[in-house]
Amino acid sequence: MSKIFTADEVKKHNSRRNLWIVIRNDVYDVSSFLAEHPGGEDPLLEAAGQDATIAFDDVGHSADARAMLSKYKVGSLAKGQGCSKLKWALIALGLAIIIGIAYKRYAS
Ligand code: HEM
Repeated sequence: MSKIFTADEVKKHNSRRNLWIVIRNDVYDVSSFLAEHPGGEDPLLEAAGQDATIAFDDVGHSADARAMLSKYKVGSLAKGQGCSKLKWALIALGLAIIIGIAYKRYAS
């Protein structure tokens, strides 16, 4: 069974020697991959201890790159702790819809 980590636990692994990132709710230890990454060290260092799903997808990584992920997987993120940008975007959308409905009722 895969290990479950909280976002706070992942955050602690944010140095060159101890570098974890999250991609689609899975936690990866990329410390040993840092020097080998074809995209250089900087993108990984910037994402250290954080959710790198959007950055990883933005690059348009090849199928080979995506297949390499499993080699570095150390576990998964606890439920409800995934990409916070996506979570806040959904909350904002939900609020906008509620306000829209309330305004329509009030205005008619
Ligand atoms: C375990 C995680 C990762 C793996 C296995 C990985 C693997 C690779 C590979 C194999 C390439 C060569 C191009 C390709 O095959 O797509 C690449 C390029 C690159 N990666 Fe990653 N990568 C990882 C994480 C990341 C993250 C988190 C970022 C950004 C925050 C990133 C940014 C880049 C960039 C900027 C390039 C160069 C793209 C280019 O030159 O066109 N990578 N990566």
